[in-house]
Amino acid sequence: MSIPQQLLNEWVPLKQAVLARPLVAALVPLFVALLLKSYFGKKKRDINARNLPLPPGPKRYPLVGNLLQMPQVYPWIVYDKWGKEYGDLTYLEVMGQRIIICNNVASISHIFEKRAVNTSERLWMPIFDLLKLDWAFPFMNYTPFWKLHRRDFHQHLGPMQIHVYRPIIKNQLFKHLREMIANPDDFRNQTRSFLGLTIMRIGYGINDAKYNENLIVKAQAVNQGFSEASIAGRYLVNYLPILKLVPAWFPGAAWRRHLDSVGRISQEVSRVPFKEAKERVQNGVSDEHPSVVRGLIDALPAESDPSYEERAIVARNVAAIGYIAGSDTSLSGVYGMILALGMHPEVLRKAQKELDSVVGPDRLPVPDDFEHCHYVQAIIKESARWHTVGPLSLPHISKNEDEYNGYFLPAGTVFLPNTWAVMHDPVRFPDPMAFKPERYLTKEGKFNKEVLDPDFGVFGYGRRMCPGRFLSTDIHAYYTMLMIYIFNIGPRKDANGKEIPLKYEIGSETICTPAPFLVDIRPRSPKHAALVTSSA
Ligand code: HEM
Repeated sequence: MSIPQQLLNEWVPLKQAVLARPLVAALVPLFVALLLKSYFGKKKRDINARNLPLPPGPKRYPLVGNLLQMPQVYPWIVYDKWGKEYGDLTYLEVMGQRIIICNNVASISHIFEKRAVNTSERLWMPIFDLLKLDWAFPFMNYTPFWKLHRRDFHQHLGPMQIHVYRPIIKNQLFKHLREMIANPDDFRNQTRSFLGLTIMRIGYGINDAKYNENLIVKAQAVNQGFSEASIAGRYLVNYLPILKLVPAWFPGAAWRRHLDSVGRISQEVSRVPFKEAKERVQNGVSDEHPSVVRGLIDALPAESDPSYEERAIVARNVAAIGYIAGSDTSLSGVYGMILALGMHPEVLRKAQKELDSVVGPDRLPVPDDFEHCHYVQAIIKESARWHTVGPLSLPHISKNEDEYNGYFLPAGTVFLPNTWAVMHDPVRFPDPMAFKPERYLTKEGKFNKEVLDPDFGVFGYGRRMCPGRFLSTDIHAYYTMLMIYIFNIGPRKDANGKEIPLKYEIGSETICTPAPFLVDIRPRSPKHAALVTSSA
């Protein structure tokens, strides 16, 4: 193929211009040499630092490393395969970024739990600057400022605090159950709205569905922006941070305009409802029920206190994070469980039998019944394992170099726990794709201590472990008991009365949701429905 004359004409003067400047001419090869040296030199230094090799992994290519082998869909399955080939740890490099996948309980426990002080940093993607996510503490580094967020979160959403929000949970749950009885075909939207409204009410103390829905739409846009941003290869700016400087008006910069608009919403959701809550406090308006924001504002020092400004920013950030971090994760967990129950009528019947014997026929289950329902508890464990909401959790980054099992772990490495692989390890969980709550119980119906509790990994690890797990578990337990006690759940039927089989399919996102499915959810009997409709 010959090069068009026009291009040659343009190229020749350019080449001459470059080569005519001796300084530039000298710098170009120097720059290339430095780049190569930093790439290969780093590798050499790493191995020499402790005289240990890096963990094994697929073959790396100069400069791009493993970029071309990185799986775009279901990465956890490919990583699991690599894990079987390379062992506990798999080492990858993408454009100079080191990544280590931890494939089993031993390496995850060691690196994420035992060495948590070293591996609790986060990966800040350049796109987060544009999305204005600097207020969201899940993405903050392991600093004293992050610790203030965890402390405030724990004080208002820790295990000792959850009972305060039970009236809100109950109120929203019963609204949801009544809607389900009235319009069972709208299960997906109703569930989304139930969880969203519950978390928003707990966060900001406002029992006004319109106010909360408006906030939910905005928070949803931020979640969507984050989900897209974390898809490898979706935004070039993550690999070339200099692109952050491209102005919004620049031709072809529609991506920038989109990110800017999400960034504006992100700032709004993190600031406006907090400001409004502060105004309510100042105006002496009392909220209908306790909330995280009210607790945080009440705990703030006087405005004259030197720590006030920082504490107020932390309070604002903590109040806003619940919906962003907790809604899609909780929703995905609930969808996974309902799908599993719809696919396994025998499991549902057994759980109904257990609840019938604990609760009896004349009342609905209450949170205190949960501890007596081992089979229902086992269903929750099994659905968290079977449908792993965060198959690769969130990445942790190491601050300093370290070693494990004779391998060198460089500083600044991204550590990814393959939670999916642990939860689907056929040795720990024989027939791992099958849904079997029995696996956690002994013949006598007690918990079998020899089986790994999925709580080991489904909420993440070490110091970054999900702090919302207490709220999430509380809502999930009550919801599950009521759903199982009141409803029959199964596949829908087509126009000819033939069952439409239910299938489990999931996406490839950081937070994985089962692909949309249709279930038939109906009260077990008019008496069961009446227990809901007649309750306050
Ligand atoms: C089924 C429900 C949920 C699941 C499966 C889940 C899972 C996770 C996972 C895997 C992480 C990453 C942990 C790590 O980096 O090791 C995480 C972090 C987090 N979760 Fe959850 N979560 C759930 C519900 C919630 C709820 C309801 C809230 C808030 C009310 C919440 C708030 C957070 C926060 C703030 C973080 C970031 C912690 C940090 O970086 O310090 N989560 N969650």
